[in-house]
Amino acid sequence: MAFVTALGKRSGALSRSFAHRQLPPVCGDVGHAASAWVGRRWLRARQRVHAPWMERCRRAQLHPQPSCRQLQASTAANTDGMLQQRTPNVWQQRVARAAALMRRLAALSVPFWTEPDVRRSAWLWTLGTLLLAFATTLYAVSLSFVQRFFWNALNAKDVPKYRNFLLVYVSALVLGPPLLTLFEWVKQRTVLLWRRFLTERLLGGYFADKRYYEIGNRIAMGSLGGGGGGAGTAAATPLTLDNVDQRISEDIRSFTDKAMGFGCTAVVAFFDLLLFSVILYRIQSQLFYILVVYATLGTSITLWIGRDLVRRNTQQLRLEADFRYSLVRVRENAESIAFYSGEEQEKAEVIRRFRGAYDNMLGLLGLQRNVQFATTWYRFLIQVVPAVVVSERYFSGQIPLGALSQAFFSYNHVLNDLSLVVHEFVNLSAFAAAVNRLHDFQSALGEPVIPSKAAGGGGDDGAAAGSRILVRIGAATMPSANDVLVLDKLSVYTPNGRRLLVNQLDLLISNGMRVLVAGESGIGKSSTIRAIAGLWKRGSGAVYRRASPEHTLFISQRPYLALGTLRQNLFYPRHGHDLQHVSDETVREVLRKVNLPDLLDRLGGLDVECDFAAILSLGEQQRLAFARLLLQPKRIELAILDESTSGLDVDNERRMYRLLKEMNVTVLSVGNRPTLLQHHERVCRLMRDGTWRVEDPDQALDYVLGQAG
Ligand SMILES: Nc1ncnc2c1ncn2[C@@H]1O[C@H](COP(=O)(O)OP(=O)(O)OP(=O)(O)O)[C@@H](O)[C@H]1O
Repeated sequence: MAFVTALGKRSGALSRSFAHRQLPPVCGDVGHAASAWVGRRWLRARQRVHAPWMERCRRAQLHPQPSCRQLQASTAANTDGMLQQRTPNVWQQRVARAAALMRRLAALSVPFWTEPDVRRSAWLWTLGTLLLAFATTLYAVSLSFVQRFFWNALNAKDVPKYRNFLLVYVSALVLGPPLLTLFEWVKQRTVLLWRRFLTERLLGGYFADKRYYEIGNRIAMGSLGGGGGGAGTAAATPLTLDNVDQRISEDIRSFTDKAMGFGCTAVVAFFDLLLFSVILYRIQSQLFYILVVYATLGTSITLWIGRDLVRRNTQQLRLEADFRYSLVRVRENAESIAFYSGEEQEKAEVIRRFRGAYDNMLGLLGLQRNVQFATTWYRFLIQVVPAVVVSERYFSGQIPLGALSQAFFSYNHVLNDLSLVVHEFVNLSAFAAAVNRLHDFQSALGEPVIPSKAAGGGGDDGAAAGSRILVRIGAATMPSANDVLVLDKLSVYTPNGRRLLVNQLDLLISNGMRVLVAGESGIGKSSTIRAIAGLWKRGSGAVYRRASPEHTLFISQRPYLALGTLRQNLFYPRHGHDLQHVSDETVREVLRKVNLPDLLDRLGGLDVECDFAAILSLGEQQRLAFARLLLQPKRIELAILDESTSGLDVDNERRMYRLLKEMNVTVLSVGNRPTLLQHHERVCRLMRDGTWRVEDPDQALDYVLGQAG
């Protein structure tokens, strides 16, 4: 009793000393040894609580220091209490993780069978797959009986019976392959339908509400490589997503493929287990019990050995995608890298990412090896059991040869069915990783665009940083009939809410007017345009735009050139068959107006596909963007130009602005070039502290000349 009390006191003291990271004096007696053991257990338990907490703080960018210090302080104050409150039992944690995984799996899978568009085909194909799965099981059972009677006839030297069963046996062998092939085809067809549904569904969410932009912004803000939250993602934390492209292309493919594969395997195993258990039980009941105990033990040991596989697999998927992305970046920026001669740095970065994937793969391989040791032993060791148990009955004449062969056959089936988790464990772990990544992606598509204040981090002004800019589009919403664009007390923050760029900007642009936004680099000119376009929503105030999106054109400094033909690029974002109805002559005329008269001949026609971003100069790309203005089906009322003539000479710049004037397009430009002043009637200057000033071009001349150096 005294020993127990001493041990209790000592472990409490030790725990506290561990909390302060001081190791205890060397333990010289049993009490010391036991208490050291308690201390070590405590350290591990604390690590389990503390490390995920730190990780969550880091991911959420939630100022980790104070919160984590608070945690440490409370840990030191009441260590034992903490242990009880904070550390759920290991098994509870595992069960919770498994339950979370099942919920994620359901959230990803159920819509395939419930969404009105697809559910009929989904059910038809799934039922077809299940029926065929059942048929293959029945086939295996029938085959076992045919074999049994065949061997019995052989053993009894009953020639007529033997010949009959030989015929039945051959017929069964002929029927088997078409049945198995049909099953595989129907299964793969269902997988493909599911993949199409899930891909289109997630793409729908990705492109809706300009989510791709917001998610891309999050990645650019430094969450690249942070990885999806995985099983432990905090619900209140905005999810960080790496490599969306991989999630949409690779993860969906592997998820649907594996989910259907495992689903079918489980269904087949279930039927198989039912039927062959009965057969086996009737031949030799002990064999059945031995198998149940053996499979339970084997599954538990495999789960324990491979407990880290899901995390490693999730990491591997992310690291592989990061590695691939670094190579894509090199391909896309080959020219700039070549100019800089930046090969060494690029190579080092690509190799660094590859090494990350390599190192993780090493660990993964080690884990897989350990799991494989266990599963192979598991498979091999049990093979001798039926030989020992059933052969005695055969030798004593209690069962015929056919029953012996059927016992072996059924035994192997039941063993395989009960060992599903053991056999598929490595694949199941990879599958769980894909489920986690896809679920994170699906959840991110459903998150609010502006995260809650608690999750997003504070700005200069918490209230404004947490609120949204109101963007209203349509003539009916305009304060006055002649206005095209009105900014009403517009305040714009950076997406993380940390910096106020523009404070309470009031601007009124009426029909046909041209206004230039100027200001030093990094002040927030482009950000103001992003807010007007509705891309950046953090801030306050309102934007009123008379022109609907079809009547508005945004041109950036480096215009976007899409994959596809020159025709598709000239009409972008318009697409579809009606592009063919615009004659080549009309296009040539437009190209002449933007001073690209020979472009068609140079490139070989409108329907030539090539990488236009790589072969056209910046100035040509900018003129091509102005050509779009003339080729849109609806008249462009408002053009928003972000340094979109920066690559042009003065003559070409004048030509572009003349075109806009002839078409009576209202213009909001961004830029600091002095030559721009002559094309605008008003200048809105943004200042460093967020203030602004609207003035005549003459008044702004000195400032703009100063900016131009
Ligand atoms: N996604 C983002 N998240 C956080 N800050 C951003 C983001 N994008 C831009 N910023 C910051 O916002 C500020 C304003 O950027 P903006 O692009 O509007 O500047 P600008 O006035 O157009 O500059 P320039 O004339 O050099 O193009 C910059 O300091 C920039 O670093």
